[in-house]
Amino acid sequence: MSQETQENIVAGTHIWVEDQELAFIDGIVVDVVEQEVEIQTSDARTIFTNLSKVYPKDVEAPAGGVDDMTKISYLHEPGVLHNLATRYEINEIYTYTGNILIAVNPFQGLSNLYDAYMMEQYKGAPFGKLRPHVFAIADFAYRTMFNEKKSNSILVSGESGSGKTETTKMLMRYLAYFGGRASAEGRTVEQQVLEDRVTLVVTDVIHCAVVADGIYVRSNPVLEAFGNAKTVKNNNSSRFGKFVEIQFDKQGKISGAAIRTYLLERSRVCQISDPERNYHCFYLLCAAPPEEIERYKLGNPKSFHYLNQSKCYELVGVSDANDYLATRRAMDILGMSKKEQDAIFRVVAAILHLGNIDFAKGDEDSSVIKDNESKFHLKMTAELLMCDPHALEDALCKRVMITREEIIKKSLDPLGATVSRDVLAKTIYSRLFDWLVDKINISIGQDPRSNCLIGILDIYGFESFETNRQIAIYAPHIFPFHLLIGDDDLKLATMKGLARPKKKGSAAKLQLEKFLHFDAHVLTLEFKYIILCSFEQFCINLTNEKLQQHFNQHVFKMEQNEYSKEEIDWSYVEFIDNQDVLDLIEKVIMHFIFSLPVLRKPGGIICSYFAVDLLSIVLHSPEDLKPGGIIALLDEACMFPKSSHETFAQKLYQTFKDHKRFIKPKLTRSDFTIVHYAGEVQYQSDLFLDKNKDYVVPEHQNLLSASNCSFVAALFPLLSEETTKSSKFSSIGSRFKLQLQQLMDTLNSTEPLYIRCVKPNNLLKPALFDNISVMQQLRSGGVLEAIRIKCAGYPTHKTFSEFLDRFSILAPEILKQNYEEKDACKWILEKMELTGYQTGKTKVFLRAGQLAELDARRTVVLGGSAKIIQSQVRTLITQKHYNAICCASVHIQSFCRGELARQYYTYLKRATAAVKIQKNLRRLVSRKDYFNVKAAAILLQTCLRTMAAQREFTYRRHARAAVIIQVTPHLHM
Ligand SMILES: Nc1ncnc2c1ncn2[C@@H]1O[C@H](COP(=O)(O)OP(=O)(O)OP(=O)(O)O)[C@@H](O)[C@H]1O
Repeated sequence: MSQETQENIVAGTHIWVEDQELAFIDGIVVDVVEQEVEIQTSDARTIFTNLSKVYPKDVEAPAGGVDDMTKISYLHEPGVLHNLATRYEINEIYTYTGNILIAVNPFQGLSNLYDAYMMEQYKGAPFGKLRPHVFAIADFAYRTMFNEKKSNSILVSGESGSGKTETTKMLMRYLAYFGGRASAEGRTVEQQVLEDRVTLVVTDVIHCAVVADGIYVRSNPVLEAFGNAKTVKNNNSSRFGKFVEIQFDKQGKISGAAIRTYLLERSRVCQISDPERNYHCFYLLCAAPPEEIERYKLGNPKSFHYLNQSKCYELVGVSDANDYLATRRAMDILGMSKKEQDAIFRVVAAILHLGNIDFAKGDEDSSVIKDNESKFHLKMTAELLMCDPHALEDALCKRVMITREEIIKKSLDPLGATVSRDVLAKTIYSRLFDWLVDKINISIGQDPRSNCLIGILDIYGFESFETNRQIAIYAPHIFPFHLLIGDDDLKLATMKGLARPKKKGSAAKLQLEKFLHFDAHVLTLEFKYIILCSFEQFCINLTNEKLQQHFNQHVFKMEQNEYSKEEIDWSYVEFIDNQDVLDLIEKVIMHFIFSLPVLRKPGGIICSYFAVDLLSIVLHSPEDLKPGGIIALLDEACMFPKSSHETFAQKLYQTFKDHKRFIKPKLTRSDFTIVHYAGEVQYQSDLFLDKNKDYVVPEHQNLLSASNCSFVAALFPLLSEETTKSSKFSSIGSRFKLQLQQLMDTLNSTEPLYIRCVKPNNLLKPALFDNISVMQQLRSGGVLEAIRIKCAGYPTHKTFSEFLDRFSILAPEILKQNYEEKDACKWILEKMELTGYQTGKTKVFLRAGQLAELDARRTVVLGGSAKIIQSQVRTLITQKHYNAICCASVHIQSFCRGELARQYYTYLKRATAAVKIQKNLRRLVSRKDYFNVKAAAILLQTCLRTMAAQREFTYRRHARAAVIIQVTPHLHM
């Protein structure tokens, strides 16, 4: 990130910050103290990081992303990544970066995306008018080719499984749709045959590629059957690179085609790992009709060593038997006679039998055919290849050494014989593949009158094999423990401690990244897992470096075109390229060539590619006299019998010790690291020398050129004495370099268009977007490099109206006056005192960091306005709050008062009740007392009255008695 941009990151800025898991996460800056930034991330974490890891975020970016990356305001890695992810979420898999198309593999059939209606939509539509699409690229190429009579090439690249082949097919389908002839156009039978062949090769007439729900039906059967295989990354992975040239006549109709193939993966023929498969053709043949199986003495794929190293024999949704018939039909269309077809499959069957020949130890260091079963397979191989079985046995088990005195036959030990067997299998297969490609080219024919072509390059992307992986280790207390890693290359690794594991035939480096968890039986660790690259990856990466240079130059040119179109001065925009890596790899050894005396003699031992290099040598400076690149040193090492990979590596260390793109890794004696444009890659030089030697073992050559089968003999033509002498040594590296140069020459003579395919996840599942992996691919695919180039010039291009929409706030006065848009933009830029920007005819071009600067100023203005708005809003809010509080307090008070009154009322009510109760109680008591008293009084009265009455009565009685007495005494007397 530029210094200027960094300076504009202040508290409150919305940013992207680097994150270990998501690559980048968005957040807001809380504080900046010198280079230290405090950030509140969107997942509510507070992190502290360095300013260099922080990137401004465009908060005004449209929610659904933009269809062209160049429209992104902040053109940096997180901006690009976020845009792609946002679009992928809504199934927008295509995005432009200028006229580069980025295609993210959807891993699901998207309805109607590729139908005829869609093709009609894109026909003739101006580029960029419709949504980004692969048809738009095809249409652009077709129209440029037709209208401007310019050849075009479309370069499709990406890692395995990213969708290159599917994209290529869609391109070709579009071109065939508009470049094919209608049947009414009156074609001769020959024309028709030719067109059918072209269509078969360039499209998928025989079998449509049905890409839905994981069901995949192979197309273009011949090339796919022999050059494709199931890998962990892709069920139908092309194991070769290809460049298809489609030629057009004056009417814009397809008149011919040609295919060039690159670097077929030879090692797959003899070595596969679970759960991958060998080339499809082997399984197709094993699923052939019974009479053919019987003829070739084949059977279940499980019985063949070359197939049973992996437990995967069948592909889901694919019928090998049907594909075998489709391949046969395609071969018919391509004009391969029945005899040729029979010979092809005979050779395929012979390879399977060859792989089953095992060797046992014979006398001394010799080897013999192991058992009867192996003898049967030897006999079958010889029968199918139509050669002498004894000669075959000798060719496998013996080597002829020619010394000055005599010719000696040296026996090979069983291991040597097995290697010899595998070398033979690989050679036969690669020759067969080349034959098929030649045959296809001959049968479709090229149009010598065509001067316009569209070339489509479908080539493997940059390879580095570095992944993070979680590994569960069972019974971790047993050291050294075994790690079973289900990966394509590394099958079983024994790890001592946590150091580097060893594995037969391949190497890997495991670096402990994280300790995840541990329970009684399982230790789960996360490793950075690097498989050291070998010669094949070296060649692939060289291709990518070359293409990257081409790409960079193109992007740079496109930028320049844009600048020129807008009539702005771009003379000081510098272009930095990767020539230094290319020099490191492929520079010619000058002193070496001149030291070869035979070179000066025509027909001497110098190989043709040296001669080509020599032709192109022009001595400019002492720089040119420096030693050659890695390929040249490798060739040199291959030519000296005493060289080993270690001496080769030492030579590299010595020669490139000061080269900034070359590193000698620690703790290794033969590995080396190249700092590629896409990152560092560590190569293991162990097999470099063997793999670089492009030579057929003479015994194998003699055996097969003497075959009674003309087809097999033709695969191994006898070399003339002259050629034999001059080709004593031939190198794959240099031959490939030459092939690559021819490809680059073709590409340089055409207008390039780029499609970068991106694999969104390694699980091959839809709707999953793995930021880290995509980021790596964008880096490897040069998309970020393109951005870097843009940043070196004017990374921000904004139309005047866009610019004014965004920045007129910086000079509100312009809104009141009647300025031209361009002048208004200039006014703003001058007012902001920026320098180095340019205004073109329709756009403003800003240097790196200037947009951030303007945004920062805009943020200040917006901040001032925001403060006023905030204060007003705060006042309003406070007022509202106050009113609410008042209202609430009145409410509360009245409520409280009410409550108190209610309580008092209750109290009073209770008091009154109490009084009433008391009164009643008292009354009750008094009444009771009263009645008691009354009763007592009455009782008393009664008693008293009774007593009185009694007394009265007594008195009266007494009185009466007295009376009586008184009356009576005189009576008695
Ligand atoms: N546009 C697409 N729509 C739907 N599915 C797709 C599309 N492109 C690719 N795929 C899916 O991804 C798989 C891999 O694609 P493809 O074979 O084209 O990859 P590749 O980059 O050519 O791989 P390799 O380099 O291994 O050959 C396909 O089999 C298909 O399932």
